Amino acid sequence: MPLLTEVPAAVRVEQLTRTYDAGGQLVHALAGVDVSFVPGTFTAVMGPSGSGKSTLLQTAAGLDRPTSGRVFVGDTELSGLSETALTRLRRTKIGFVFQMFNLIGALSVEENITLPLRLSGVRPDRRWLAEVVDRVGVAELMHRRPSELSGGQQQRVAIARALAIRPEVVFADEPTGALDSTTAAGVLGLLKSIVDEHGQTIVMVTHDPVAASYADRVVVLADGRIVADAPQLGSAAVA
Ligand SMILES: Nc1ncnc2c1ncn2[C@@H]1O[C@H](COP(=O)(O)OP(=O)(O)OP(=O)(O)O)[C@@H](O)[C@H]1O
Repeated sequence: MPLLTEVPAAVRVEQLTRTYDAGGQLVHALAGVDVSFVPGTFTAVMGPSGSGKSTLLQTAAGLDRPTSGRVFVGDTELSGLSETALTRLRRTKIGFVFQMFNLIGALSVEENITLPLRLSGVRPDRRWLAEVVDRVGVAELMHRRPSELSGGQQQRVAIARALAIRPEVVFADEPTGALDSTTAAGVLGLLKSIVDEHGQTIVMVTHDPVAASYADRVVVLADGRIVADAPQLGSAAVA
């Protein structure tokens, strides 16, 4: 048996389809996608607008149910889960980073970072939190509100929030889309180092070839199918 099949995937999707009914017209956003993401890897998902990138992320993350096919996070298959169990799995195993940061303005940085732990009723691992906060470079900002931070600082807080639960996987949807190129390079370097140093698994949707160059694998979608899937040797250096 080939060695690769023996490495349990952090996330795996099989024959995934997602069809939307857009005013009576069926849109096949995903038309049969098979892909797995091995632990400790950084994958960029690219492709033209409308090719299904966000739909893949949403279904793989259990935010949206596929029309058919299967999604595994670790060894848990999502289709068998109730909404409550799915929510619990998302809160304990999946980190999210969004283009617009999605921090809660009324909460401090510290409260934003620990919110997923409080929502899932998990006692914070203070040592891990301190390590994350330090690694992400927001230790000096813990008592500020998001509105008092730059875009790059806000995205670092969002990354710390995603990592706080020690997720199986972090899904990032255009995480540098709202940042200037210098700030984006810092955030991408941070994501890459988290993969390299902590063995985190990251799947990042991006339009930007420069952002994709930080990943160690690029999966390309077109019309809801994978049309290319290649490793990148010597991906961009840590910023
Ligand atoms: N809720 C929805 N209802 C109907 N059609 C949808 C819905 N969400 C997505 N689609 C359609 O599914 C297809 C794939 O959309 P998706 O957002 O996954 O693409 P994308 O590659 O992420 O695009 P972009 O790069 O523009 O964000 C598109 O044709 C889109 O119009």
